[in-house]
Amino acid sequence: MSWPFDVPGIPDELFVREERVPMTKEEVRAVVVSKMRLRRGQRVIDVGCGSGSTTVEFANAVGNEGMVYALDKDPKAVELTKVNLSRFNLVHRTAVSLGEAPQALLSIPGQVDRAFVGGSDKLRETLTTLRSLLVNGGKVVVDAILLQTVVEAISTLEELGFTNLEVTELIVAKSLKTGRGHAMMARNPIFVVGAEKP
Ligand SMILES: C[S@@+](CC[C@H](N)C(=O)[O-])C[C@H]1O[C@@H](n2cnc3c(N)ncnc32)[C@H](O)[C@@H]1O
Repeated sequence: MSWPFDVPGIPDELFVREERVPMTKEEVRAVVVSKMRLRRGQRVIDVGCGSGSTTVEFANAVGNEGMVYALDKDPKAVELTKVNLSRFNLVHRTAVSLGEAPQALLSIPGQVDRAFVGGSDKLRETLTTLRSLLVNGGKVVVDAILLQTVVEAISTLEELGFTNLEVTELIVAKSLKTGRGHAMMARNPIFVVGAEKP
């Protein structure tokens, strides 16, 4: 299958899912892809690729000249990411590896234009390594559920000298059909922290 649109926001139900492997949801992915300001031909890192839904969106956006390096410390996540990439015919634009950030990031060749942290239990160290891998003007985006993660992301990015720091809080509610109409069901707020290497 190939996603027929150039815009982000592939429907969640088109991805293969597996129990206990998390996935960044459709509406959050759309904002993440927007904040990444992706262009054709760019090189991107996806830290903690989970089900691979962000890896698929990034690979879709960078085109055949681009490259997405995805990694996760969970072997089930790595396998599932590969399954979803082949489902969308995007394997050739990606390199998916099993490994833990920040150490595993050191095997990525050369510099990258964009980095996304969808999950890292070593956020400070991961952001420090990503800073050295990013080109000047490169962007990093961090997805967070916990307030502590948001605070750690902000303080680390500021200490590392990143600029244009922006935090976006997403509070998404989805409709559910009930007997009498459509009720809105709230989801957990998600924070998207973005910044730029000067
Ligand atoms: C919320 S999920 C990411 C979802 C993913 N963006 C997607 O679209 O499906 C977070 C992932 O980060 C991984 N993770 C957490 N800490 C990590 C680390 N230090 N190195 C590599 N992966 C890590 C977890 O195993 C988990 O699969």
